[in-house]
Amino acid sequence: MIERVTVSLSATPAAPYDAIVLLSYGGPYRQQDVLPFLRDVVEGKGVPDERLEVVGAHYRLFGGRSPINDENLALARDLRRALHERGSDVPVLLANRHWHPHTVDTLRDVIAYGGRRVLVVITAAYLSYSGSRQYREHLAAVLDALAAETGVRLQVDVLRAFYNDPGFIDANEQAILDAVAELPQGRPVHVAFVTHSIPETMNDASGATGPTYLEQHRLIAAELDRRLRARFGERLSGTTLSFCSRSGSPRQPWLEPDVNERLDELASSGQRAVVLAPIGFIADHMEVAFDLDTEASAHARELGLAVARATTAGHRPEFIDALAGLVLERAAVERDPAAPRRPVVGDQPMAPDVAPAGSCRQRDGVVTGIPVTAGDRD
Ligand SMILES: CC1=C(CCC(=O)O)c2cc3nc(cc4[nH]c(cc5[nH]c(cc1n2)c(C)c5CCC(=O)O)c(CCC(=O)O)c4C)C(CCC(=O)O)=C3C
Ligand SMILES: [Fe+2]
Repeated sequence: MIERVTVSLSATPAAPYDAIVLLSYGGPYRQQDVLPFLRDVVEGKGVPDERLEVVGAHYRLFGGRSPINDENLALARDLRRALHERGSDVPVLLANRHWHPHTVDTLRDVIAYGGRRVLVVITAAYLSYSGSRQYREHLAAVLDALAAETGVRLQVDVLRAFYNDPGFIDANEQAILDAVAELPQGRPVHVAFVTHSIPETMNDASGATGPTYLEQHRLIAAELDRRLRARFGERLSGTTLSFCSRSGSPRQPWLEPDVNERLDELASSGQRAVVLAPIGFIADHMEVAFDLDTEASAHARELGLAVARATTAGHRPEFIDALAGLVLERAAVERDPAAPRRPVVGDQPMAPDVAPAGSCRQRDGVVTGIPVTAGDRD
């Protein structure tokens, strides 16, 4: 008698993927790591160590330890749990562009354990060269190196950007509501949305095939503004978008204003209470720990502003659920292109699963000439 085996699709909802890899930036664990980490970040650009120590000072202030690694490990654990609740036992691993665990080591382990097909989740919600193509260039180089080393070429897909996913926006909304509750009652509150600044040329190039990095943020800011107004009415004195972590030459224009300039402006126009809402970051990176919690918060207090910082989306269950949903959506779409899609918020399209040709090139659309991950069209 032939035994009939019924394979329940729900038992393997992450199929065809053997592993999910969170791909992040990386950051130092201790003082001895700071300089080698920064050398890796600026590799080939001829930046002297003295210059690196200026940025390094931010890390040194925290004992040489960036919060990014602990945050990403927690995110991996939470995502793994959320996938497990949905019937998947697919492993969730961590890989970094610039520090341990390096992508090459994580993916070598995937190969050693027999994995052949991987979904990479870049830990950035918005699309630009820095948050998308640069990670994909990095992946392509690692896959080439591993193919040469092991004879195995992993098949890697990259999860679409999710800034306009309802769960990401809900998580930021809830985080802001909690932060408002920390401020003195009775004062009108201004909500300052904050994201990472990038050069204007990079912003322009990010719009080659869809909304620019700035337009993506404006959509989220407008949506959150609408929700907060409905919730707080008069107590919300307003919302604005500002930027942090500008670097590079002062002659090169970057997205402005800096969050500290914004605080000056708010204080001089009579504001008394502000929420710093890091909508640009999915976890507490050094930018959040230093630029917001250290520098901007101190500046706000100097100006006489009461200040509360909203948590990043990665700390909220609404976002973890969404991330698990996004992973399983992509898996389902790989099995059946007609599989249902999650909704998006607002009038910008869902970011494509496969990056279109010419997307997110670094400067004014100029071809960088660096190949990207297999599966992308260029
Ligand atoms: C848009 C964006 C994200 C968000 C998307 C994403 O998450 O990837 C991001 C993340 C991060 N950036 C980080 C660190 C650094 N970024 C640098 C330099 C730069 N970032 C840029 C942009 C972005 N960066 C840009 C346009 C530059 C100029 C040079 C260049 O064009 O490449 C430098 C060099 C020194 C300096 O110039 O300050 C460092 C050390 C860390 C780790 C933090 C930690 O350890 O917790 C994280 C998460
Ligand atoms: Fe950066």
